[in-house]
Amino acid sequence: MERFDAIIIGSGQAGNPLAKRLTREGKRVAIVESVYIGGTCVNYGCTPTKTLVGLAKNIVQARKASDYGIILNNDVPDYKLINQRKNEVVSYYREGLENRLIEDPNITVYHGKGKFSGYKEVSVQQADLSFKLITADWVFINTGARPRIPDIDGLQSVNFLTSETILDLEYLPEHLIIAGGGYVALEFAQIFRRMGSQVTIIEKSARLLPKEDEDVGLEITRILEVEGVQIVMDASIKRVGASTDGRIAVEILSTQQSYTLKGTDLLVATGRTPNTEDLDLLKTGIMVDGKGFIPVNDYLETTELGIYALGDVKGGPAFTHVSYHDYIVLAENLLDKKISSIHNRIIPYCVFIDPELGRIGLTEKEAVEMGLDFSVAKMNTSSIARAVEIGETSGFIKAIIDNKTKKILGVAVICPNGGELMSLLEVAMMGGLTYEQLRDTMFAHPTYAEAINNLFHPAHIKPKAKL
Ligand SMILES: Cc1cc2nc3c(=O)[nH]c(=O)nc-3n(C[C@H](O)[C@H](O)[C@H](O)COP(=O)(O)OP(=O)(O)OC[C@H]3O[C@@H](n4cnc5c(N)ncnc54)[C@H](O)[C@@H]3O)c2cc1C
Ligand SMILES: NC(=O)c1ccc[n+]([C@@H]2O[C@H](COP(=O)([O-])OP(=O)(O)OC[C@H]3O[C@@H](n4cnc5c(N)ncnc54)[C@H](O)[C@@H]3O)[C@@H](O)[C@H]2O)c1
Repeated sequence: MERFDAIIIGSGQAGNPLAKRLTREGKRVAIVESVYIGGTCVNYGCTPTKTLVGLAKNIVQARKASDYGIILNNDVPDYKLINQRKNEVVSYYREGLENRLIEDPNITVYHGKGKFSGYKEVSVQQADLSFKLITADWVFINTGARPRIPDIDGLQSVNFLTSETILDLEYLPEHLIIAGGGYVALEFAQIFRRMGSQVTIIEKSARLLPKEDEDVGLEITRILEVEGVQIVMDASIKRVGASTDGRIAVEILSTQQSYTLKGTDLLVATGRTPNTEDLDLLKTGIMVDGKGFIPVNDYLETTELGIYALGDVKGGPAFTHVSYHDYIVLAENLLDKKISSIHNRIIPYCVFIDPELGRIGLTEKEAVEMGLDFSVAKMNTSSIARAVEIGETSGFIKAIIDNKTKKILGVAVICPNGGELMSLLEVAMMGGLTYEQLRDTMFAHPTYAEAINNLFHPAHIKPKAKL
């Protein structure tokens, strides 16, 4: 059995930087990866989808140019070229990462599925079906998650797509039905609608993004509907089957009404399930929770000393930056002799539809539920000079302000570059700036950032009565 200082199972968003950091400290590291170096983010997640978001935006802009005399002789994109560009970007990142790992003499990459064969012992099934046994003082589980396939009658009888297989399509779906109305669904819905597909979202909740404030969910619904995405909410899928005309028939029960919708393709985007069942965790004593996630404490320690879980496999929030931050926490604790924890991390996130939703901190609903004394500053994107000049005015910016401290408690930004504007306010929150300081800060004109001056103008602030 070969001994390392650390074994990382899964080449995810925490494991790769952790490996590099460990070798800088003189440690010998084994990375075990069953599919592609770079994990979900690089291969099936952020990188390909945000490339497609960018390409879909280019298409919209090209069509818009016809308003100003640039006449296209064809507004249907060549999907093969789109795929090619997406694959190039994915390869660029995957290969870059792979090379950086392989070049490091203290990192050994094992391509194969890893599972525990004992406490801190990992067995890797290699391409020739032989097993390699390795052991280390530290074992990091960074195996992520995969699309969750719901138990819907007839689903397995059709050729449905997931967020992974949809990336391999070599044609543009004529009518894409999407089961689920979360992050994956919204981003793909707009991408394919902009490319020319008819798109229908079927979401079981009464509105999109139910954890967000109602005005946020409604505005996102409106934005997508204006582009022609059909959205069916409060709907459950009763059955799925192949229709005689070669289409996929989806039987829906929505607000007591039952009907069948037919599409050419079905994307299942109903959440994610952790990659834990193949790990043989019982060999270590680790028990998963009811949904298969690995429970960890605030220091990312599992119940077994020296075995840690990072990223999505520990139960989210499932974002690349959260996984990357898990690496920071572990590196500080294990290598820098600091005490760092994931407790009370304020987690920013974005939904990359266009315009973007950028979010951080408390929602208005949460502030009410917590009985806080707060005000809401809210301003439409159509009041931002830059947005008017660019011609993209959907959305709004909203901030929750603590009435006593005048500091920002939370932000929702739906506007072009909404993620960047949210990040600016995130930094203001970190620095404890008051809304008055932000209102009076000089920002360059005409940037989106300048909207912050106006947002915190008294005309846009409404105090909320404490419950
Ligand atoms: C379509 C889509 C779009 C997304 N867009 C964004 C976005 O814009 N921004 C954002 O922040 N997040 C986004 N996410 C979420 C983000 O991709 C994940 O949160 C992130 O990749 C999680 O990283 P991780 O470190 O948990 O591991 P992952 O990146 O999931 O990697 C885990 C790795 O472990 C490997 N593995 C699993 N089991 C084993 C085993 N037994 N042995 C060896 N290897 C194994 C897997 O093959 C995989 O390579 C998106 C997700 C999807 C699906
Ligand atoms: N921009 C980003 O950062 C980004 C993008 C994509 C994914 N992600 C991450 O990946 C995670 C998974 O994304 P996701 O969209 O698959 O999951 P999700 O949990 O965000 O959304 C799933 C949606 O499907 C609905 N649903 C569940 N079962 C259903 C059914 N049978 N019929 C109809 N609707 C059903 C749920 O009510 C929910 O709204 C996200 O939560 C997010 O953390 C992030």
